[in-house]
Amino acid sequence: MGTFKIEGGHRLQGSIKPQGAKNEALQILCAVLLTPETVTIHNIPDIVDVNKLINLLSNLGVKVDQLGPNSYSFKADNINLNYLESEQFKIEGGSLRGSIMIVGPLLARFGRGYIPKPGGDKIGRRRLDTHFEGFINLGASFRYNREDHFYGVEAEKLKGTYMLLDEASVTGTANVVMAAVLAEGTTTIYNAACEPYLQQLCKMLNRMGAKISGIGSNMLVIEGVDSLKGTEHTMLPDMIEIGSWIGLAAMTKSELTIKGVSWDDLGQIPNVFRKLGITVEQQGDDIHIPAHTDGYQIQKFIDGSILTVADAPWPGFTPDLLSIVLVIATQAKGEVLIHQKMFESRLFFVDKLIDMGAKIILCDPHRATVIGHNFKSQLKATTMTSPDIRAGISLLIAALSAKGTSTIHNIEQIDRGYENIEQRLRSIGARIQRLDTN
Ligand SMILES: CC(=O)N[C@H]1[C@@H](OP(=O)(O)OP(=O)(O)OC[C@H]2O[C@@H](n3ccc(=O)[nH]c3=O)[C@H](O)[C@@H]2O)O[C@H](CO)[C@@H](O)[C@@H]1O
Ligand SMILES: C=C(OP(=O)(O)O)C(=O)O
Repeated sequence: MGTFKIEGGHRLQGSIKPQGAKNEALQILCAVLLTPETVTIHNIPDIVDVNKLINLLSNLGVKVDQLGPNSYSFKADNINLNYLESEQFKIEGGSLRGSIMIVGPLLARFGRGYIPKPGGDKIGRRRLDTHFEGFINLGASFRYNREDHFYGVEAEKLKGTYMLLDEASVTGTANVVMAAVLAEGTTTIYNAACEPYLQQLCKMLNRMGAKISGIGSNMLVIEGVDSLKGTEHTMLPDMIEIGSWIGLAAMTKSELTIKGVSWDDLGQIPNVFRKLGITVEQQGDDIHIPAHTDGYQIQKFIDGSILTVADAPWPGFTPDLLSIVLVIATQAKGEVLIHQKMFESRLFFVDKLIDMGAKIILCDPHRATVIGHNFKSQLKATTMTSPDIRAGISLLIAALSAKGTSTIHNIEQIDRGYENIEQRLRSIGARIQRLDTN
């Protein structure tokens, strides 16, 4: 188990460039299975989950060439489907959430797709019904082995149809889209998720020869084609990382510039931070956060009632930033109710913040009220364990603002999604050290 030692209470300064988007990368990498031609991808984040998926693709027979630090080419012209039956696949496929999205492309191109129960954050029940109901609608037969949690779908030829997804699942929509692009006839997916991750996937698939319309809306119409060709694709900057750096700047009263953020793809994110009283300035395609020397004041609703920040499927506010919003509220002036609607186990990390001196009432598993200190009382350093990726980065931000030296264990959670985190933080003045505990 890896550990960070963090000496908090210091101001940071400088600029930071966000990595490529993790959740986009996981979709885009699975899409290389849809064509025997070469797909070249840039701005791939060098993070544990993405590297695990690249390794899995390679074990499936995809030829992988690293062209630069964050660029790779992939050629899926000789796929080894036997790997799907191996014990190795049960371990590797089950070690991250994103692996679930190999099923759609494999089913569409090779007539069968299998997956063990995928991993990822333990942040609540994370069912896969939307994915498999989608494949069944396209004509696949489905089986599930309850003993070893192994899922399988098979079909000689998928057939386009109309479907209304039971929920706007991000990975579920990506999976069904990747199956439908090679189906016979037209597929309409209503209640589709439409995060920038999915918009990027659909645009890339269209460049490969797919016929998808409605991109960015909750109704995608897909005219099936016989085959897809190679293409080149560049990942957007990671909007969750961008939000993390906005929070870090505010909470440590630091002046930070976040470079190349792709403003048009940030949706609600800048406005939610503004509602917390943080000055988020647009400078070209950068975000500039001035030093909040006098703190930041949470706004109220027009009628004077307490602000609520809640998650919702895109274009709502992403659940992946709520833990960060919660942490920075602990030093704001004012109160906010954080409502995590999607996941029932994502707020329990507030215990650690309460230990550090934060004023938080966990109302129930989905809601927490935060009463900000307005920097009148600094958080106290402590020893903690990161339960999931976003709680991990939130605790790291708390530790950087706290007085004294904190220890965070289980930093593998943070490494799942943040590239080279300690070097990048050190480059803006953070005092953080990775301890090798092996
Ligand atoms: C690899 C990847 O891309 N992971 C992201 C993806 O996970 P993932 O695609 O696994 O998450 P889903 O979108 O399927 O939804 C997650 C959970 O939220 C619930 N749910 C979902 C939609 C909805 O309208 N109502 C609802 O209640 C579902 O019960 C589900 O258990 O999307 C999540 C929701 O943005 C993000 O937190 C994850 O970071
Ligand atoms: C929940 C997340 O990731 P995953 O779906 O990979 O567990 C996340 O990125 O915040």
